[in-house]
Amino acid sequence: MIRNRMAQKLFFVTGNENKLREVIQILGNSVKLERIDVDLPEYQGEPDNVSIAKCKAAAESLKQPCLVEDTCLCFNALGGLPGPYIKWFLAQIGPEGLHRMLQGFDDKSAVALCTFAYSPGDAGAPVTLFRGRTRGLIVEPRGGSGFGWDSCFEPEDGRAQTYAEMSAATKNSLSHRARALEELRRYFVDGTPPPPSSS
Ligand SMILES: O=c1nc[nH]c2c1ncn2[C@H]1C[C@H](O)[C@@H](COP(=O)(O)OP(=O)(O)OP(=O)(O)O)O1
Ligand SMILES: [Mg+2]
Repeated sequence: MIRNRMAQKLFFVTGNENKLREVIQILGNSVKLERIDVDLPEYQGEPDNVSIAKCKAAAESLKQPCLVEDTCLCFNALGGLPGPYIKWFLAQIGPEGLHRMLQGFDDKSAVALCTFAYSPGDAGAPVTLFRGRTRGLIVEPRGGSGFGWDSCFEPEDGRAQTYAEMSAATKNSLSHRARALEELRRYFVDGTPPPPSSS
């Protein structure tokens, strides 16, 4: 078991203040991060590869231990799309439009997927992934808290509330991000490697 992976400063590279707030709420003092706002490219492809490419770009620019996060919203009726492209769909059509996208489908189920990717910062060093998934339904938007597509995502174990109808504490108890951060905390604090691909 490898302990004390936190000897060096760890940079969390994100342009998203809402993500950052949730990461701090969830991790507390267990893993210390320093936020750095570098505008990284939005890559295309499978979620794991998007996160790895994003992390390598961050490591290349910082040359320091760094962490990035990529969030996907995958509609089962659409074979996993919008997936990593959710940012652009959300920007163009909003949560209401995301709900309307599934109008012609009986299957309204979706998976929120969060992938953190860690690089020790050396060129060519392998990237470690920490994944978290929350299953749910795409619904007509409800609720005023949260951010992004929170108002149209109703997690299956969320007492029929959308993320945007929950308190931050409730969202953080079952969210895709919290589940990924549990893997990350186990790695950095307990020395437990993440599973190859959690489902
Ligand atoms: O818990 C969430 N609840 C609702 N919406 C969310 C959540 N987490 C990310 N989102 C949104 C933000 C962005 O529209 C897209 C992911 O895109 P993604 O590239 O990962 O995020 P980003 O570009 O805002 O920040 P970053 O600089 O870390 O890449 O889904
Ligand atoms: Mg991004």
